[in-house]
Amino acid sequence: MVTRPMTPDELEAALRRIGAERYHNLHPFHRLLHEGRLDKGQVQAWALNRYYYQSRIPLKDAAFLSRAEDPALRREWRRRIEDHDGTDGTDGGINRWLALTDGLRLDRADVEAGRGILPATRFAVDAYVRYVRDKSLLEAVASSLTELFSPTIISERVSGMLRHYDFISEDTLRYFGHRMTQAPRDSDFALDFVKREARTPEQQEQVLEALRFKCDVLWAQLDALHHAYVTPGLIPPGGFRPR
Ligand SMILES: O=C(O)c1cc(C(=O)O)c2c(n1)C(=O)C(=O)c1cc(C(=O)O)[nH]c1-2
Repeated sequence: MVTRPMTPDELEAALRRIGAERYHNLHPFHRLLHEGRLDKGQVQAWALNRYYYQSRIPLKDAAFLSRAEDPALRREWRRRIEDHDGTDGTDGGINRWLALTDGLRLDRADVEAGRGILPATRFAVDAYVRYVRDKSLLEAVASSLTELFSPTIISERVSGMLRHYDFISEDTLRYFGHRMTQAPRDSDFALDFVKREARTPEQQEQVLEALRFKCDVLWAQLDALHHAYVTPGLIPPGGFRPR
């Protein structure tokens, strides 16, 4: 039997089905976070661990750029690094994430050094950086496609956290406001790219597998937080201990 390739729109529909089944908005830890059912220490643990993800995103995008031979593709992709690193050391997503960890009264030097992050945070995030470094450019672009689904979870998160936690303010959540425009711009580009470039059934399966992989990267981080800080509450040696 010869499998025919999917049309670009069929491929998009298959990608969206993966998001609907596996994106981290479905994880129980996110529900607890957004519904105000965590205490401050648990929210601190989330923000601390998530900083490690934020801090590695520019490294994975730099790994991507180092292999992209097309200047137009590099021009598009390098904006992602600027979004996170900023241009003068005062703006940028990493600084905005530090405003959140500052607001939660975490020590900045500890956050920046990754002191107390969970082993699984490190393993999952490092696996993402390696994936983008080692796989094809098509798979690397496809692995960023979780961002197609992030605006919905971000708006749920911001409204839920503002409503439920007195230690959270609009100012400390300002990171997310910027993502609401950056993420759709980035994911529109990535989606057009994979719809155009993934033409054979093999390439299309690689694209779908890349998105499943990335959903696992996000899910594994929340599993680890849930295991350490919710139930059974086993904080690994060296892990952050809320006061
Ligand atoms: O808050 C979220 O739920 C969420 C999800 C994702 C994602 O789906 O990968 C990203 C982000 N935020 C984010 O802030 C971000 O900078 C980001 C970069 C990437 C990527 O794969 O390049 N994903 C995400």
